[in-house]
Amino acid sequence: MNKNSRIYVAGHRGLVGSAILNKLQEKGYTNLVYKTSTELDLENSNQVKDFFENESIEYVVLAAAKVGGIVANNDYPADFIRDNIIIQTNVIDAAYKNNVEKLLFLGSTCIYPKLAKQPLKEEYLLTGELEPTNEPYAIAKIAGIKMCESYNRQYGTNFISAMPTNLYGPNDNFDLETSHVLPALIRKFHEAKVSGKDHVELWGSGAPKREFLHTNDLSEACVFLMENYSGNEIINIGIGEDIAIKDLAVKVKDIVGYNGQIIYDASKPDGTPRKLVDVTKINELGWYAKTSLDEGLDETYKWYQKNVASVKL
Ligand SMILES: NC(=O)C1=CN([C@@H]2O[C@H](COP(=O)(O)OP(=O)(O)OC[C@H]3O[C@@H](n4cnc5c(N)ncnc54)[C@H](OP(=O)(O)O)[C@@H]3O)[C@@H](O)[C@H]2O)C=CC1
Ligand SMILES: C[C@H]1O[C@H](OP(=O)(O)OP(=O)(O)OC[C@H]2O[C@@H](n3cnc4c(=O)[nH]c(N)nc43)[C@H](O)[C@@H]2O)[C@@H](O)[C@@H](O)C1=O
Repeated sequence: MNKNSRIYVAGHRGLVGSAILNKLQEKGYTNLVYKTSTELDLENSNQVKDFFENESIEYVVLAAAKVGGIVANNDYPADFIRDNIIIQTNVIDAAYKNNVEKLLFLGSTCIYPKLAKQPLKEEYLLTGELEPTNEPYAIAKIAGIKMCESYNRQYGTNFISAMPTNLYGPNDNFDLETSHVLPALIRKFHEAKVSGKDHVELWGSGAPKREFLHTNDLSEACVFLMENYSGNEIINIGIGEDIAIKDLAVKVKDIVGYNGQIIYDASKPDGTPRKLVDVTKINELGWYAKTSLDEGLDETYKWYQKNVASVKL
């Protein structure tokens, strides 16, 4: 990839795509292409075909997807499996047919078995049952991985797949119904502080553990892989440490400066008990995460206050 390569970042307004677009710009890549879903609906195969035929795209980062937290995944399984399979099939196939040099497909650590040994090594893919709350989404992601691998084998393409852990940062989704846990905690504690509410209700038991990577690090890892890695093996991206949701909740509560109680709604699902990724492979390639959870949380809360919260503290 050189600084004038024509690179299409799909999903550039999202959490991941916006960070990757910024990182590419920061690193001096100048020939970047991006479209909103209104300008180019990736579920529409004719639009995708025309776009690739007319735009001479050389590199693709596929960060457009149907994404959501545990309850959204559980409540809308058909949308999660359908939208993701359609988007990734349209983009991967058009990339092959239009001789794209390289494509990065983004999976997720939910592709690993629910009760896999920790930390999760890349080789654990397809060795056990998936977590039921996100099985349809995970199956779509596994199909994406296998499409990249199969196109490489049959057509000689250079399509790679990365598996990021749970992510957070600017441009996250802060909608309390559909978001992931970290933006939900920021918003819940912030709003409770502003309104003087005496308690905040969180989901599940608080016992599950999750690993959180800031998108500054994730975007660096993605550009690093586009520049330095080719191969059929999937690559985990993570920080290598995890935290129980109940401990994360205390951290966010402290950063926000909220003094009320935390209660847990046990009618909401816990999901996978733990999904810490093994980052040996990407570390051996030469990439390491830099942002600690404390630093990342602090920065993300500041971003939220400035850009999302209707009432500033
Ligand atoms: N968030 C996380 O914790 C994790 C995310 N990932 C992966 O990273 C990728 C991006 O996720 P994230 O950034 O969080 O998701 P977001 O929901 O923040 O962004 C998704 C983007 O996809 C675009 N998009 C959705 N549908 C279409 C469509 N039909 N046509 C064109 N564009 C579309 C949207 O574009 P627009 O804004 O223009 O509508 C949106 O900007 C996904 O593949 C996800 O699996 C992996 C691990 C963890
Ligand atoms: C990235 C990843 O993200 C999803 O999997 P998840 O990690 O289970 O998702 P989550 O971030 O929504 O929850 C993590 C934990 O946190 C608890 N929790 C507490 N209180 C709130 C709360 O208020 N909101 C949310 N969302 N969760 C809460 C919640 O009960 C769970 O135990 C899938 O989309 C999956 O497909 C995927 O790839």
